[in-house]
Amino acid sequence: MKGIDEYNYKNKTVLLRIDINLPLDPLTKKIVSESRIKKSIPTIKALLEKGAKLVMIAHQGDTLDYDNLIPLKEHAEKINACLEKPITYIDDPCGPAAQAAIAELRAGEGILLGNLRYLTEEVSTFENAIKLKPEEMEHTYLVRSLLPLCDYYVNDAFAAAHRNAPSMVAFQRLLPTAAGPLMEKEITALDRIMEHPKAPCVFLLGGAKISDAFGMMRQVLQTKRADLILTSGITGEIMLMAKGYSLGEKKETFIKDRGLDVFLDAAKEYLEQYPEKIRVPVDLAYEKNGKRHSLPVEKLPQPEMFMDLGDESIKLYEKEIARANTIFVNGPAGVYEKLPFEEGTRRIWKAIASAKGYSVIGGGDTVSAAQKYIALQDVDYVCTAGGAMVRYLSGRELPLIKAMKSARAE
Ligand SMILES: Nc1ncnc2c1ncn2[C@@H]1O[C@H](COP(=O)(O)OP(=O)(O)O)[C@@H](O)[C@H]1O
Ligand SMILES: O=C(OP(=O)(O)O)[C@H](O)COP(=O)(O)O
Repeated sequence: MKGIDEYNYKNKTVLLRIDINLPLDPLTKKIVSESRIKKSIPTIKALLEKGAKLVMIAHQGDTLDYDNLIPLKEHAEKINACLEKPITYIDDPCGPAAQAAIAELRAGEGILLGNLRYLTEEVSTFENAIKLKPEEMEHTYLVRSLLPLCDYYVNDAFAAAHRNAPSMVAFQRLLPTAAGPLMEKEITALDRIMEHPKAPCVFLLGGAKISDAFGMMRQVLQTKRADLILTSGITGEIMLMAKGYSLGEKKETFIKDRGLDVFLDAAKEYLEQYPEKIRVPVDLAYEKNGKRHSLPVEKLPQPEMFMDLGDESIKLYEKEIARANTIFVNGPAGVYEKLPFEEGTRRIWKAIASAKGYSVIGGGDTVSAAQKYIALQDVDYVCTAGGAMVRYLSGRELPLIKAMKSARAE
């Protein structure tokens, strides 16, 4: 993959794909965290300083994430708050208004085009149903509209690397292409975990999107990358069920209603094959009369709804984190949004922040929890990606990485 310093962009039109898909307040639809914008700013500044005519494309929300499907106007305002010379927002992803604005750009000027997800060919439902190969995407509206106007393509959207959309994978065959510096950083940080993690290498897998955790667990156990997996959240609860504990009717119904019990077989398999490498909670927390209580797992089942690690489990995990030389975290340890249940996530995140080991965290809620409890600079790398990061660490080939590997040079 070429980096952005390998081309001369002076007076050339550069198409830059960034990922500034952000969490929104459900009522006001205002941006609640702009961390992906902040991470994209160095790339934007670098290309403008190199004299590019910069055309930025990005998405927000989706047909499958309709509550977050909004225009990129506020995103452009947030970008401008970080730049000396403002870029212009064009509320059109690639139609006549976008094309006219591109044609008028001068060296060192930038525009952000409209939300890509207003184009049928960019939404997940289309992507899942139609399944175009990158070479078949030459005929999409986006590529036909933007290709004749652009000289270079830069992709800095690692967080969307698992999306096989034209904006992500089609231009690499058609324009001289570079990987943006953020993408390079994300891959370097994840490779440090994938390739030669310094032992002991500890994975903390919690949260609720446990299909991600289970895919990654198989990979890191099989390839001997993980010396220890500390399970929490629903992942930890499924592990307990796989060991034969009953969590009580309330929690088991919650798990079954969400179809998460399908991971029980995988959990049993991992526990049988790698018993010494997987830690499960020794106690769980519940609330009674507004107070937090911990219940040792030997006392299960109980009717309470468990929503966090218990105090003994937290202490045991804190010790392992302090000993680790490499730490990867995905998924909060409990329902950290509710006060009595933030304890596990808060204390474990604090342990990560003060650990000596190289630490990488990623995932929407994982990073939000980190912002709540610790200073992000105390973590060695905060990945902007969620699904893409987990798939990368699960050893799956990402459409973006495949496209970048066979990208056109000058
Ligand atoms: N024991 C638990 N029971 C139910 N939900 C949980 C539990 N532990 C964590 N969660 C929930 O998991 C969610 C975050 O998980 P996930 O989406 O997998 O993380 P990320 O976005 O970092 O990938 C949070 O909303 C949290 O409340
Ligand atoms: O937010 C993203 O991924 P994530 O939810 O895995 O962090 C990316 O912007 C991809 O967005 P998408 O899941 O709407 O394609």
